[in-house]
Amino acid sequence: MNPQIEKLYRIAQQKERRIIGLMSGTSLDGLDIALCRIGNSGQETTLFLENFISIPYEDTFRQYIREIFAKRQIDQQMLCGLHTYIGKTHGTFINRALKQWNISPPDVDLIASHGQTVFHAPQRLTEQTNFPNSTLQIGDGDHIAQTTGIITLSDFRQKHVAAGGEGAPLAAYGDYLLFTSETENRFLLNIGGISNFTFLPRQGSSLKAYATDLGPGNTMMNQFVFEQFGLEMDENALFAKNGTIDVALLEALLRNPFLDADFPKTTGPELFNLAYLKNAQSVSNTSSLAPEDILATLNKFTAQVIADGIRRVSKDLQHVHIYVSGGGVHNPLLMKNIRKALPSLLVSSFTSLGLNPDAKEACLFALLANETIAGSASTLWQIRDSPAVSMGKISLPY
Ligand SMILES: Nc1ncnc2c1ncn2[C@@H]1O[C@H](COP(=O)(O)OP(=O)(O)OP(=O)(O)O)[C@@H](O)[C@H]1O
Ligand SMILES: CC(=O)N[C@H]1[C@@H]2OC[C@@H](O2)[C@@H](O)[C@@H]1O[C@H](C)C(=O)O
Repeated sequence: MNPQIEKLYRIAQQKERRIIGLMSGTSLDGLDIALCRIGNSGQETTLFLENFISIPYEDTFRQYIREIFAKRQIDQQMLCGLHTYIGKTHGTFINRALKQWNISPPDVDLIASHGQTVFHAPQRLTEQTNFPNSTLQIGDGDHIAQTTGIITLSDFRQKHVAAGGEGAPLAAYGDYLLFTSETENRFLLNIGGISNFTFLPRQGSSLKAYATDLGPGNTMMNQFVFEQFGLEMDENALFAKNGTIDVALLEALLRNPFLDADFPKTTGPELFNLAYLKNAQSVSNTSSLAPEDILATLNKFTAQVIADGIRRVSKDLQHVHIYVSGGGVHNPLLMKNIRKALPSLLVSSFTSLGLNPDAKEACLFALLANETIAGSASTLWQIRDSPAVSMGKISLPY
């Protein structure tokens, strides 16, 4: 038997595995590396976050990704090269993190790598029914395995698509196993580039858990401040706070069939981008608004999409608690706008559930790898409208 397969077989039989989860989101800020100890599998899963670091990308790295990110026309040589380059870079970042934590690679069982999403194309966005749902994450797992010497699982979204899903959101599987409550109906709201929630009905409820994207998170605000000021974000909402919401623009932004479509659904910056904003400005005759007013309106738009989505599900429920993670939690005006739109609901930081919110998504990919190696896809059937499949391709290091 191939000794690596034998090793994998041993790892699958351990009571506990040490798994590194990697996440590199749509905000292109850096690579999140979470070293997890994951015990058992399925309903008995336990997860302890041993170490976490977020390694920021250099400007050149970010610029490379921006050249192909969510774009329909790109330089194919760039795409091809970045697939390798990102894999190698992520492998090097892991080696750096392990050195810093004083942990040697053979003491880690597995790596679970999300990769970098460069295009997300469910049929609902492309309207091309002759192609199936599709989504593309790059940063090849073989390069990570080769660079670190650790067995790597990657490219998790493809199996979900192959089994009929849209390839996202995948967080529901881990959220369900780790955070379902006996007493409250939970919304685990994540405000990254795109906003999404996992709805976790309390145990014993006749409702089923599921996750859905809502619409923009930080992506449109980020793209706009980058275009106007060359900045990565409207830090602490400093621009938006000095602006006034334009009601006509807000109404135009809110008019899109995706926002009215039923849950679950997925989207990306392929839809929520500067062209979306420019179109809304054009139909509402607001093309000459000051940047501060546009940011105040985009902030309110983002909050309203999130609040409308949560209200749609929570209106018939009692004992509802929203836990927020993702970078949007640090935007004070966005959080104020969300709270104002949902006055009767309890809103807390995800921190109160005992896991670092910045590490959450990386941990959930570690959990998916654990399920593939040591669990059984059948434990995932409880998620509504999402296929119960084991996910991730396996790269052996030697
Ligand atoms: N102090 C702050 N003020 C305003 N916005 C902030 C602040 N800190 C973080 N953010 C926002 O959070 C973003 C980063 O969020 P996060 O890391 O959750 O995104 P991501 O993981 O790339 O997204 P996704 O998982 O949706 O792809 C930043 O780009 C910025 O827009
Ligand atoms: C295609 C893709 O990368 N989607 C991401 C993105 O970022 C947030 C939202 O859009 C979510 O659908 C998903 O990530 C999370 C981790 C998920 O799959 O649950």
